[in-house]
Amino acid sequence: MWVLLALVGILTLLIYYLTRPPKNFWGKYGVRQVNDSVIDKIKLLLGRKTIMDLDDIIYKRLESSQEQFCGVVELQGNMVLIKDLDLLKKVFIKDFEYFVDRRLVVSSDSQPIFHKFLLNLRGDEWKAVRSSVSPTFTTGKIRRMMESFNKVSREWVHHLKTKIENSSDDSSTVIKAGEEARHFTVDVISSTVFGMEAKAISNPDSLFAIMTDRLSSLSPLQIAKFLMMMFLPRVVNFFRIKVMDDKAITFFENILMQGMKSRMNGETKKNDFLQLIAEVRKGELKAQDEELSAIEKDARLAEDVANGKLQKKNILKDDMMAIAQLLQFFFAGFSTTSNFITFALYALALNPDVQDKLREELDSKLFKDGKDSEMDYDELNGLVYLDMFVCEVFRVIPPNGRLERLCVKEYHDPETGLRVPKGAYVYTPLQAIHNDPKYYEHPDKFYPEHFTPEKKAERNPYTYLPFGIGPRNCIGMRFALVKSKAAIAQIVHNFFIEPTSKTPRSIQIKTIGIAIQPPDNLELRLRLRS
Ligand code: HEM
Repeated sequence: MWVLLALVGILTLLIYYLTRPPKNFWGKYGVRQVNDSVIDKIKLLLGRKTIMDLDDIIYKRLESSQEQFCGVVELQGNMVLIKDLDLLKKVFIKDFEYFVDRRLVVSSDSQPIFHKFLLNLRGDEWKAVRSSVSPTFTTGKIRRMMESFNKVSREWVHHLKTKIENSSDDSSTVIKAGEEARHFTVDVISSTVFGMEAKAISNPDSLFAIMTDRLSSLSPLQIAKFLMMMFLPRVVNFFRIKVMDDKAITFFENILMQGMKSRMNGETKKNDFLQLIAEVRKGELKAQDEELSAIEKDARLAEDVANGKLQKKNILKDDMMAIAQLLQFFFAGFSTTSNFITFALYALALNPDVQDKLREELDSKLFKDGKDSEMDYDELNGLVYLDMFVCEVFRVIPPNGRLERLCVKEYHDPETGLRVPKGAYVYTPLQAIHNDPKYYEHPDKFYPEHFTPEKKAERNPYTYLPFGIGPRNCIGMRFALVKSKAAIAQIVHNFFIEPTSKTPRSIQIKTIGIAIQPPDNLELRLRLRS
């Protein structure tokens, strides 16, 4: 009943959105408003264009008129699209205090744990949690998780080799790339967050894997709930609709609660995030100034921490706040990483020359002298071509197509004339920047040479933003990069990755709002290296 109600509501809103006269909200702030054409809006509704495609169109219009920004009015709110990189840096970093918050990512009053996710927290509460959680993501802490990355990647290779042995063609097998990458990611997250072995690789029907699927499912019903959450949050709260699967949430909450108890009383000690968060709660792991990144310092977060303003109250002492941070690693880190690994395998299958170069580097540097099961953290991170490849996958297919901030107090930049009222959003169109020929010489080509160390050093750093920008950037970046690189290195070292007759020959994507996903049931062939 409520699904029907929601669909009718969404349809009504969409029809309104399509037919309403484009009001000039931004005129009174002296900001030029640019409206999407009705044809483009219809194409968006029919799925023929994505939100990011419409951003590209506006971006190109600004490029030809040499403007740095423009106003946009969307169903979700009044927004400013920022095209100019200096202004982007100013708004997202230097003047961050005006733009501390973002739109709620997953929210429903009947599942209050979501309101405590770092992703969703606002203002001082966000600052306090971010500065408490930051030390758990330092290089030193991630390095200690290398043992888990090695173990799970070895199990993944073993599983894929067994699949080949059992296939009719004894040198290769066809895999569903997305499914395999998901199982790898479930096993890494279960061991590095929960300190448990989910065994999704060897047993996709394990309870942990099933519960993960329930949480990350994108069934039509789930998509309808997400749309309602974005466009009709009041309806969601009025009908007390549970946006995410309640059974799965309770399952993971219980595991985390029990795990936290045994870490707090010292019964168990492991190299995982449960342990690190327990240490923060006990006051054994504090945010040291040198452990905060340069951008956090830019935003004066470090000053607040040093002044003791944020640390006086140990915000993670609250059980629900601590558990929420661990639980959100699923939401923020699960699909992003498994989608990235899927796209990386897809790109390798379509670009055999890139694959050969990468294999050569891995054989000669990481797996030299027959050492092929233990990867060393520093050696893995020191591989130049692997890094170039990873950056190019993120350039071509960033998992999020936009970065957004909510204006929390009226903003005026006298230099550019930009005025933003409280409550409006600013955003930057990632896809358009990542494909701008001013910054990348072959934007339409899969070309890891865009990221040679020399080119990286020369290029403005704000032209590459898959993990966001400024103090509110992705806290899990290092963790995501190391585990993804470990997976890719093992696969390329052990197998040739090939397209099958069903694999689309140019990279296809599926979008849900601004999230970019691989196509369903993407098939690839893995051939054993002799
Ligand atoms: C391929 C992997 C990943 C990508 C591309 C990615 C990308 C992003 C992006 C674009 C943002 C928003 C940044 C901004 O607004 O400036 C973000 C935020 C965030 N990510 Fe990730 N992410 C990835 C993996 C992870 C992992 C593995 C974790 C945790 C273990 C994680 C935790 C978070 C959190 C907590 C935030 C919110 C930070 C805040 O609001 O302070 N992410 N991520």
